[in-house]
Amino acid sequence: MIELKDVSVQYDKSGEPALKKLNLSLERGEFVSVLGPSGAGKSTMIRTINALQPATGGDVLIDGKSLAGFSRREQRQWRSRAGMIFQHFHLIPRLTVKQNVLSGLFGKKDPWSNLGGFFSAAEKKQAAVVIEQVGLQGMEDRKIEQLSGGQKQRVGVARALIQDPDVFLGDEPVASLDPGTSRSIFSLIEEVHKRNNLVTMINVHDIDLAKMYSDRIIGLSEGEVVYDGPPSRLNDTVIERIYGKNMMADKKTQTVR
Ligand SMILES: Nc1ncnc2c1ncn2[C@@H]1O[C@H](COP(=O)(O)OP(=O)(O)OP(=O)(O)O)[C@@H](O)[C@H]1O
Repeated sequence: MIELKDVSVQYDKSGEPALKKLNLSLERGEFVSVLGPSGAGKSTMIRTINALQPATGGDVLIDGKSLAGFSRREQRQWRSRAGMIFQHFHLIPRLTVKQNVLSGLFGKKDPWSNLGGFFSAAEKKQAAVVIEQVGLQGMEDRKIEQLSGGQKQRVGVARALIQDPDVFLGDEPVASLDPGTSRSIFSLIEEVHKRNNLVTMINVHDIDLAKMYSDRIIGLSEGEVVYDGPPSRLNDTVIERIYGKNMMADKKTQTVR
């Protein structure tokens, strides 16, 4: 469904590229975790797939069609097929759970009908369904600022889910959560992933979480893929290739920042 062909991203003409000729393809049903040290290019890769950051070399193909050739409308449609979940949630604190979840529909609506922020009865019903699916029933009218981090991320998942996406993209969605809450969010993402047969790609710093939930792990280092394979082959040598020697010296816990 998604194919990266020799994809490079160079932010600064004189600097090192953030991504160097990446080649990957992602198919429906795959749960992919992306590991790599800070600055490896993980966010850039997610943003390039989501058409938020154009590739400066190579091509991203969506169902065989070049993203670079998409019209604005096609880009908007593609983004609405790809639900994003962010580290800092990107929710509107003063609005309620329901209002934040409904905002996930903006990408699907025609821009003019967005202006009033009106939603149909069917859309409101759909919001109630996804709020229940993420376990927040009864909290629809709570303001985001009154929720815990884990509850906020459940709203983030519900907002992505109401888009009825084909793809789930997570940019460090559990980086600000404690280990138990991180696992519950990963379990929730896995449940949604399986139920809807999505392509899921998540940047994560916690190797154990990546191993526990993924079918496939991609290791990035300095903008290049240095590992692409199953969690079962992610041994110390591979981890060292991804994170470098310093990390291995400090490998008391397997959580890397
Ligand atoms: N908007 C930008 N303008 C210029 N350089 C950028 C921009 N965004 C990222 N970079 C650079 O591109 C490289 C890759 O950054 P990116 O954020 O993709 O890495 P990352 O692996 O997600 O890191 P982290 O784990 O710290 O979030 C880094 O060298 C970074 O400084």
